[in-house]
Amino acid sequence: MDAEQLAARTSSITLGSQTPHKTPPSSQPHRSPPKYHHGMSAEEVARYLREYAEWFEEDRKIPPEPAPIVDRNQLIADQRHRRAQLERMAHENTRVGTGGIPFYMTMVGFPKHSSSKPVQNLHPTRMVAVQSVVEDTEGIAHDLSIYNFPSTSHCSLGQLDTLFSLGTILVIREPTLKAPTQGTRPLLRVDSPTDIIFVARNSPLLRNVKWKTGADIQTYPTLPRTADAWQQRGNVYFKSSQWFLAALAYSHALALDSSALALRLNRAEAYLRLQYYSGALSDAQEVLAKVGASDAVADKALLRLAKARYGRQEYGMALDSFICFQDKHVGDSSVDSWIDRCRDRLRESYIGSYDWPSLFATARRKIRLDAANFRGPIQVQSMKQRGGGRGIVTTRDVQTGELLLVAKPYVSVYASDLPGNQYIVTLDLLSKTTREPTDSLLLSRIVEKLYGNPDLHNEVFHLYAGPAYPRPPVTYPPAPSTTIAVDPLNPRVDIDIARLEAICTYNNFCPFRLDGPRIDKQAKPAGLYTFASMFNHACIANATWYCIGDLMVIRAAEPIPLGTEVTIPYCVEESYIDRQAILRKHMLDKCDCRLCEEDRRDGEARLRRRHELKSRLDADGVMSASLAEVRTLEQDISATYVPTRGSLRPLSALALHVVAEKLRMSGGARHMRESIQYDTRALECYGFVLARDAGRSPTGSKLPITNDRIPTATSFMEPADIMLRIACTYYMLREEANATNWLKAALWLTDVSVGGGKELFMLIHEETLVRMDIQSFAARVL
Ligand SMILES: C[S@@+](CC[C@H](N)C(=O)[O-])C[C@H]1O[C@@H](n2cnc3c(N)ncnc32)[C@H](O)[C@@H]1O
Repeated sequence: MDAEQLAARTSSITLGSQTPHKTPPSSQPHRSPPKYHHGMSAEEVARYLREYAEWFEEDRKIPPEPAPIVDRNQLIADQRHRRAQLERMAHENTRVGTGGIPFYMTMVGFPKHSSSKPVQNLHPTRMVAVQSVVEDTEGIAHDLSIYNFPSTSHCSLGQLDTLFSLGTILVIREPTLKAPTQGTRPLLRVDSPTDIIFVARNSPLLRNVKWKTGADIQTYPTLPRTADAWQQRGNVYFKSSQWFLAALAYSHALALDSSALALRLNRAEAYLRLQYYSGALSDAQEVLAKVGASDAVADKALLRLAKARYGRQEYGMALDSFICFQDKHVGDSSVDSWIDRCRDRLRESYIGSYDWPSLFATARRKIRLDAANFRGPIQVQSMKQRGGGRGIVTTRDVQTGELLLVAKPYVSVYASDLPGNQYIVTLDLLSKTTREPTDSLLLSRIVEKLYGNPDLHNEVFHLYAGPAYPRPPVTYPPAPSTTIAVDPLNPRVDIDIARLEAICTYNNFCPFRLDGPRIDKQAKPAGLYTFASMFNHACIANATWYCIGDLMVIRAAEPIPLGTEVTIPYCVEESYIDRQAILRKHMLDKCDCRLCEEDRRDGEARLRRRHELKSRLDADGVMSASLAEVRTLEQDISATYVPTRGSLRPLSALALHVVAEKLRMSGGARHMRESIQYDTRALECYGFVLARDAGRSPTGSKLPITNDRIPTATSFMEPADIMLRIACTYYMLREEANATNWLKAALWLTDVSVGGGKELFMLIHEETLVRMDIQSFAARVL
């Protein structure tokens, strides 16, 4: 970056002398924000957030005033103390505070206001954010919190020391001077890493800048001064897998010698490891443009370019580049597997042909799958009545089970990605709810992806961010933008964090995996799936979705005529009250689907009673209750549905299945037969139609259920389990023909929901089939 660019970039920033604020901040003391306590109930959190929002609005109206000056030495001493505590923890590998895992609270969903400061860094630590003390040219010091900075969410204090070395000069765009939630000192808060520019000490920008406390901070470490020295430092980081630090060091070197091709190649490789594909592609292209196509440097650049294209899901161009490399090196098989992978991805993305059993088996070992996106017969269309103004429609008539979308996440986070040594609670001022611990990491990872792939900005920022932001364009996805170079010293993309937080609130998925635990006790997963975010919600939807590993798969749940809106369920809770709570997190006040309409007609008192009874049904001890007790519970639940209402009663389905299980446990042929009756009623309550009631099923098959649509009041796994249970019971009663028919029903349901035929069916239900001792019977008769 030359002086002119930097000056342009920072034109809004005043460097140099500023009037220090020696006066006391205000004649009137301000009201402190309400206090949050760990362990608050959902209602208490909602109340706390309402109070906080009120306080925030009040606080925002206070006219600007000088921030109080805090004694610089005191700030440093406090920071040293915090740092020592963290070092002790890291050393002892134990916990501070109450004796449990350290707990931090962070808040999202509030507007960020802006001002600007050039600052010098004094001592980094990390809690939720990187925390440091900085001083400006006048020697005025503040605590500084840097949120969402790449590579810092799990890193060690040593790595922070390297990243924000003592004495580092930063230019910070749009820092927020934030009122403290604890104590009295305001702190500078930077939410976007792209608002931080690292300024070299010899930068022309600092030519007229005088630091009141002296140009160098005592103990300021000797940073490399030449491109070679920076490169060597970068190589050390690279060898120890510290990719971001390596890229930063190579960037420092390139700032001193921008024509060094080896440096650019090294940085491209570090970017590939970081999945900064835009940066890698840009560096590789620049090298190739300089060296032509002949030497070893060109070969390396070509390979890096091909891998970057693959990472960007540009499989056709990646394939061309790998083939180009292969043509230059006849007999070299090193890129064969890459070529195969490109061809597999092209097949997947063109015709939606996936090897589902293999993907499922792989996902059990490795959540993040190597697979391409596929878009079926659907497109985005303007829908004025929906929040955000868009939705998905079919582009032709579609059949039950047809593949509509397969999508890799933009970013996803699972419990296993969370650091084990801290617990972060994120409070969302927009939805007035607590978010999952995975949500704050999701935001950081989206920021990091944008940091290294700035050309993907619009893919995220054209998602709906709520009514407080301008309506997004009607068309989606946005046209691909050209590759943008990445320089960590001077990020080129603007990330509006408040808007990104809102986008996450409105578009976040909880991508449950078919291949993983049904309930992850530690934390629910969180994912941003950009194109899938175009689907609107209905509890009783005409499409279903699930994930294999991190791959989201959406299929038609019924025949959908051309031009019809396609909806998916954002949640599948049996209780109206639970569904409402989840939909509120998605910023949806009311759902107009058939199930919600019928539930609302049951009236509030019945809904509340049903909700209470559900907790009894969910309780761990329900299976140890007596048969009589569970029968009563089932009847009580049944009584919460108005008798005139149709058969769709999802909580009754659960209750009937519990009674069926209890009957089977008590043994005897009579109870076994009765259990089958209970389970078939349960299926009806989920929305299945028994073939015997429908006359012949439409296709004339022998299935005991009709097969024109998949009921979506619940995930297909619950009814599939019930069908397997019925099959198992018939098998025990030695009625193999009936058992086979119910196994076929479970196979049909699984196949139209998930695809993959018998092979995937046997994998998905392996544990259940083994537990019920019908695995080899199923393998034989299906
Ligand atoms: C993930 S977005 C769905 C796509 C969005 N309609 C758009 O234009 O980008 C979720 C938001 O869409 C709106 N939405 C989803 N389902 C809806 C429904 N059934 N009725 C009205 N608005 C809905 C709500 O504003 C919700 O917060």
